Amino acid sequence: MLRLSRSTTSHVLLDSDPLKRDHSACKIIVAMEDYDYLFKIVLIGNAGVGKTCLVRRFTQGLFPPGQGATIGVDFMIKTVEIKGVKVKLQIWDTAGQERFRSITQSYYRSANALILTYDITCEDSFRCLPEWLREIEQYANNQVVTILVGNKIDLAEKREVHRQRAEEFAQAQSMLYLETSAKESDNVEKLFLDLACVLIREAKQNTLDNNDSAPMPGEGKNINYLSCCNIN
Ligand SMILES: Nc1nc2c(ncn2[C@@H]2O[C@H](COP(=O)(O)OP(=O)(O)OP(=O)(O)O)[C@@H](O)[C@H]2O)c(=O)[nH]1
Repeated sequence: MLRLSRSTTSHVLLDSDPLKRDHSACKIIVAMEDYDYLFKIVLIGNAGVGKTCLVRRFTQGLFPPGQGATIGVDFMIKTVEIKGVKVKLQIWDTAGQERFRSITQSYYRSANALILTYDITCEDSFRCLPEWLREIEQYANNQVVTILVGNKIDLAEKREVHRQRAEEFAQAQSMLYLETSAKESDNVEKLFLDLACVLIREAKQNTLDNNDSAPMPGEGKNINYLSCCNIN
């Protein structure tokens, strides 16, 4: 069952959103105390691909200039309401630098979802994806939902990884593929809200299944499709 208990930590940086933007049936809630579900989402991927900027854009509506490299892990919280279901998203931003790998790996296990991020203007960050998938296989729990994200689409003229190639890679790994720009805010809300929808659906399904069909180790759940706000 994906429903988790309320957690407290001194590292909570934010539980509000200045945007208050409608997202069809999805709505951002400000400073809400109560929630129906708490999901842990962990961002992983090479250093410099824009993980921190994606988190800051979604949680604060900001694209921070001169963003320094993440040291270890950081997290932010944002609560959203989707079709009357209140969802608290605990978003963990991990350092992409190799030297923090042993720290960040320990955060995979309890993740409900992983956002595997690369930079569309950096071939190297795409070439490292199989290595990240091996990490997921080894350290994540077997119920985790994984989505591949190609960030920095505002830098179209510098693109090194063609969309079709990335889509084919994602499809071969049974992952959904989404391209974003943290800078221009393209698809950032969609990424997190759609993910929340999938996690609610999975949680409801798990409750119904009563864990009868729990996948075997190494058979993590990837998102084959997203149907935002299509939950029952
Ligand atoms: N043009 C553009 N630049 C971006 C975008 N997202 C992030 N950046 C830039 O890319 C650089 C790295 O961004 P971060 O968010 O710190 O990258 P990260 O993946 O968190 O890096 P680590 O913390 O080292 O793992 C910064 O200079 C950002 O300003 C984007 O969507 N478009």
